[in-house]
Amino acid sequence: MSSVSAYYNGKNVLITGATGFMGKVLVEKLLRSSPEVKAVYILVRPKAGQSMQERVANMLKCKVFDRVREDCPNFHEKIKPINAELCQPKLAISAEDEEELLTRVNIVFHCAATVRFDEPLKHALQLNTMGTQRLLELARQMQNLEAFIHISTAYANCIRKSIDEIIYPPPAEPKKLFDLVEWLDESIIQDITPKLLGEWPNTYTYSKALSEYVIQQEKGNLNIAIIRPSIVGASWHEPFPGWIDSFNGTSGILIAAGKGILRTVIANNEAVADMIPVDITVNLTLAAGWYTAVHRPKNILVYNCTTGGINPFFWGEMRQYAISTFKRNPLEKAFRTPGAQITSSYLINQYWVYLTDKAWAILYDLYMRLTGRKPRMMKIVKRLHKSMMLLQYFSTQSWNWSSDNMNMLMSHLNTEDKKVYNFDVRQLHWSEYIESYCLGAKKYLLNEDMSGIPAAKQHLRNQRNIRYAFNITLFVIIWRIFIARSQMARNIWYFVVSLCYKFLSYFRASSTLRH
Ligand SMILES: CCCCCCCCCCCCCCCC(=O)SCCNC(=O)CCNC(=O)[C@H](O)C(C)(C)COP(=O)(O)OP(=O)(O)OC[C@H]1O[C@@H](n2cnc3c(N)ncnc32)[C@H](O)[C@@H]1OP(=O)(O)O
Ligand SMILES: NC(=O)C1=CN([C@@H]2O[C@H](COP(=O)(O)OP(=O)(O)OC[C@H]3O[C@@H](n4cnc5c(N)ncnc54)[C@H](OP(=O)(O)O)[C@@H]3O)[C@@H](O)[C@H]2O)C=CC1
Repeated sequence: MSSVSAYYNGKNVLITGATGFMGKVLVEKLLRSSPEVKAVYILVRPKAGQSMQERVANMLKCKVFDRVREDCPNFHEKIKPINAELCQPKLAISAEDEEELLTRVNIVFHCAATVRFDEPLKHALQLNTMGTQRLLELARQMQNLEAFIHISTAYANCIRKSIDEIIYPPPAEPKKLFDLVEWLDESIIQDITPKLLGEWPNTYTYSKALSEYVIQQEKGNLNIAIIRPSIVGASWHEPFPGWIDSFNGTSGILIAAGKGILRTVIANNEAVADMIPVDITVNLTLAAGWYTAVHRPKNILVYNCTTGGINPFFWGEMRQYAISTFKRNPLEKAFRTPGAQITSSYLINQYWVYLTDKAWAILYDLYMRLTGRKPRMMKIVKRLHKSMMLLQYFSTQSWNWSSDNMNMLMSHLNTEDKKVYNFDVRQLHWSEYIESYCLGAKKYLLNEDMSGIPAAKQHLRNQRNIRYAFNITLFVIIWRIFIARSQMARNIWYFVVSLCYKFLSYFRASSTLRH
């Protein structure tokens, strides 16, 4: 029997960010591997005109729950949604709900965050840092709390090249920053953001670094662990290989390369692509929850949840495996043949952006306009390049993360735990994983059926023929215009034609002589 599964049976678990990519996988795994868990409280806010109840009902219809739906058809009865907003005082939880949480919850998993790199500093701090502080305050009052698990990011300390499993000094004193963003005008905060960020590349990593420090400062008597995943990708095995529902991180770029929209990616072929499958992250998180609650380590344990130091994999390899998968299994209605160059040079990138991506987008949009449809390709290309500009910090450098705590945790698992909560990244076979990632993106993110592959291949062949025909026509037109206007071009043209003629005559004569 798995000790980790047994531990969660009978427990009340609180999860924030359950509607997100990682949160859903966490809820699913918890319910499937510990079917006797008493209740899973999830903090959910109303959003985009949908009430909290509607959002939860939609969430439970998600494909990610198909497996647990089959194993335990009444799994939804265990889920107890709580209306909450992390940016509001006291998390905007009603007094009645608060009372229930304070008396019942045994373990907290804090996943909620904004992961946008361009989030205004005020909002990133209000949600990622102050939201964590508020949750911590609630947790300190919980009467039966055994563990508090905070999901951070391996890049919270990305200004360092070697990152240990410790909490580093913060970029600034959080209290002072909170006061500042409270009373300063939003536009002034925007203006001074680059100065405040200093070496940090974005407000996301900055606010996450501050959250870790806030946890250290305000932990009180809580048993806390911090999980730091690197770039979370599609699932490796669970609940299905390749499950993904987010365009963040590498997913959007992979799809854009697969669709032939993006011809150039800013990355370094030799830099480590520190990908970590979402199910590995979730397995480690649940195992760390068990360890923290049962073994109660004296200090906060930080788990760097990364692959680079143990089973390294590089962006160049990722490109190769992804393009090969998309050539064999094309995406539907691809714009061009799958393919993307990797370059770390800004100038080379700009050259390709203008020469291929933007030029083709303009032509495509013109075609859409002429056929009475809405042009959209330029907008997509611009968004992708904006996203690439924000991601390049992570795709052109490598970091060294120590993983002693991950190894220590593995050594405490029994044989069954190691099977059910596998987070041994040495077992990852990267070419297989990337293939399943790309196919998962096709199936779960783009909702494409695998039976459409022959049609997608035919579409690519048609696209290629149109491109050839277009290139030839363009060449002939340009050349004709050039010849008509310039004596020199005419002279070159006649010279090339006569040279070709002479060569042909020479070969014909020499072959006649040989016979
Ligand atoms: C083959 C070669 C491989 C090499 C490949 C190298 C890749 C190198 C990756 C390094 C990766 C490091 C990752 C660090 C790991 C973390 O610790 S953090 C977690 C990851 N966080 C992120 O990735 C957040 C980055 N994203 C952002 O900051 C914002 O989405 C952006 C990029 C600024 C775009 O902002 P925006 O223009 O306002 O657009 P946004 O509102 O976000 O999205 C609008 C729509 O476009 C969709 N969308 C957004 N981005 C995309 C996209 N890229 N594609 C398609 N659709 C998209 C959204 O889903 C959304 O759809 P709807 O909801 O409207 O249906
Ligand atoms: N994805 C990645 O590559 C990595 C992620 N991480 C960390 O993992 C965690 C989960 O990330 P991921 O699942 O990818 O992110 P998602 O963006 O998919 O999910 C974020 C979750 O936070 C919730 N949330 C956002 N704002 C609020 C709010 N104001 N009040 C309540 N809930 C809110 C969202 O709810 P709603 O549906 O209402 O928006 C959603 O459930 C984060 O802490 C992130 O920093 C770390 C490393 C890499």
